[in-house]
Amino acid sequence: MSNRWNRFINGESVEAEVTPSIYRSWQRSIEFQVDYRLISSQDILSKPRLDERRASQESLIRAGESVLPYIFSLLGSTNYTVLLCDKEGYIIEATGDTSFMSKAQRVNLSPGASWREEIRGTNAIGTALRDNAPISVFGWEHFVRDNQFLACWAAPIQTSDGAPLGVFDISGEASNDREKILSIARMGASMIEKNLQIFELEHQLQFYQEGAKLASSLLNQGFLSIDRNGIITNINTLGAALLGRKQEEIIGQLAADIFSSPKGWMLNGRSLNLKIKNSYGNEISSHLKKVVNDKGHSLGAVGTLQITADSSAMSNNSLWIGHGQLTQRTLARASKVASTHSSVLIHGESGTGKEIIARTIHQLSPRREGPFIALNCASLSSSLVESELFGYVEGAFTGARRGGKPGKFELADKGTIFLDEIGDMPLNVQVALLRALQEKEVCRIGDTKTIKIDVRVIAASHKDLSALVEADRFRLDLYYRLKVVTLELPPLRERTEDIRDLVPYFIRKASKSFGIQIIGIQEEVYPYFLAHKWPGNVRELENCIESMVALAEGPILTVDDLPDEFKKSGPQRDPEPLLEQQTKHAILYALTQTKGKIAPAAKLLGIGRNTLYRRMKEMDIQI
Ligand SMILES: Nc1ncnc2c1ncn2[C@@H]1O[C@H](COP(=O)(O)OP(=O)(O)OP(=O)(O)O)[C@@H](O)[C@H]1O
Repeated sequence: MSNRWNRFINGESVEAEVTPSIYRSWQRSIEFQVDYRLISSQDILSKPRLDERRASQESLIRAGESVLPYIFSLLGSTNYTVLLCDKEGYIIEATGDTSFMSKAQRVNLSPGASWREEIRGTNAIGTALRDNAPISVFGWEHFVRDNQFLACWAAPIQTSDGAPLGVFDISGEASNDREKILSIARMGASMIEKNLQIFELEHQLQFYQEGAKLASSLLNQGFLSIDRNGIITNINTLGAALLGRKQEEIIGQLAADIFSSPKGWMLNGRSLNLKIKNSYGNEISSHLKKVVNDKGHSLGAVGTLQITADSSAMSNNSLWIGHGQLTQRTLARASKVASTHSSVLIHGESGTGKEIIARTIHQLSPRREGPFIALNCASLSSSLVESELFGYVEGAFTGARRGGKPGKFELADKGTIFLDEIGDMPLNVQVALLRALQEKEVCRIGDTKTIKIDVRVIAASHKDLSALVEADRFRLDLYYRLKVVTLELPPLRERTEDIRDLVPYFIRKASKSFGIQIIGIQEEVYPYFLAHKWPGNVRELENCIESMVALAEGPILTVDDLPDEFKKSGPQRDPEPLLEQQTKHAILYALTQTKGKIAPAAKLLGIGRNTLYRRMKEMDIQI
């Protein structure tokens, strides 16, 4: 047999007697000037270079990890080595029989060596790579003489497009059954190809999953995804915050356990709505859409999470927020008076909500379908107040609009007129107002005819009207006419319980108007609010929340978001316990009685001098 190789080397023509692929490879080996007498030491990697190469071929090695020992076990006889090579012919992994492997190592058939045809002439690894096809190279078919003790079977490992990625090789002594082993080599290559495809799919899946996570974290909306078994696979930070939970507490849970939806939930329709009440008392709804594969089978669902619009107090009929005792008493009074026709006089500091309670009365009254017209008497000059209230006809005064203008009274017909800062109304206008209230008719400035009006008057002032009456700045008869029912709005500092209702309400209001999703406030912020005196009352609180929402760093307002003045003045401290207070009073009383003399004070208190000194020190009492 080896005669053919000898004859080829000696230049004879043996083409008809040799397998074409082997013959072509022998010819190439000559062209590459491979020396058939030499075991080349070319292209053998040092250990660090081999490690580098192996690191760059990590997936190929991982794909072959289980295949190499499995194929070796199939070979039955121990006289083999199973090799994994990269696409440059470098052996990057080897397993097999140790005694055969050491024989193979003598001809460099071991990790680190490249078996490209260009260096080693015809061989299974190099020729399989060159032809991109499986091949057996048996004994004398090897171009280099010293390799002729080998029998090798190799199959290329290819991408799905057929491009070579490496070679799977089985080598043994040149005395084995050729055909059967070649098919085992092909099987090894194909198993590695399958593993590589699985890895690719895993990477793609991971990419999509991680990509979806990143994309959802960039959304300024709550995002949720559920797989087809109803398990929550992803929720973004905002979504978790909306639910008042941490992401890691939600991911992996059954949607049915988190939301109030039926157990064993499966998405049957194209979409699904889920609902839950979060720890802040908001109803959160999630609108999910089914994700389907190209055959229409459900893969799961994705959707957004948001605060249900009608769960917010804004949609309540009542415009008035606050559960504090004082506030509820005011509201009860307002609802009672709403059903009557009486005039109402509201008194309260600026920003306490006088206009809002006037609107509430209007809304609760039988006039709710009619207009609510507000006029701030303090913001207008004397002449303007009159024309604003009663209107004027064309030519009534210079600058009067063509065609005239109806007054607020006319506009408020069948509804309510709210006269804010009535204490600032000029006396002459007070006379006209009184007449209008008594006669239930108005006369436009410059006109002679009167217009019948059906208007309920609600007036408000932050000034003490009775004091103005005494100072002759407000007419007594008008005062009595207006104060049929009076409502006193306490300042916010006297009804701090309302802060807990107003804050979430203003957060929702500001978030909605700014389009920023702020879903709550840290408990730690409230003591700062409780310590504040709120000179601007509810308006000041609303402005404060607005600015916090506008500048907030995250979806929940924290102490860091507070305006500086709040941080400077600090939170409310727990009040001194009663017993402490009483002891302090007793000590102070005793000291006053004894004109600061310790011994008699201690005697009076029935305690020792040292105890009195100690208690005074503890309580920071100095004399
Ligand atoms: N109880 C409340 N519920 C909801 N919002 C309130 C409440 N009280 C006040 N507000 C809000 O506070 C702000 C000030 O309220 P409002 O204008 O009614 O006060 P006011 O007493 O009429 O003030 P001023 O005397 O300065 O006109 C408004 O934006 C209002 O919406």
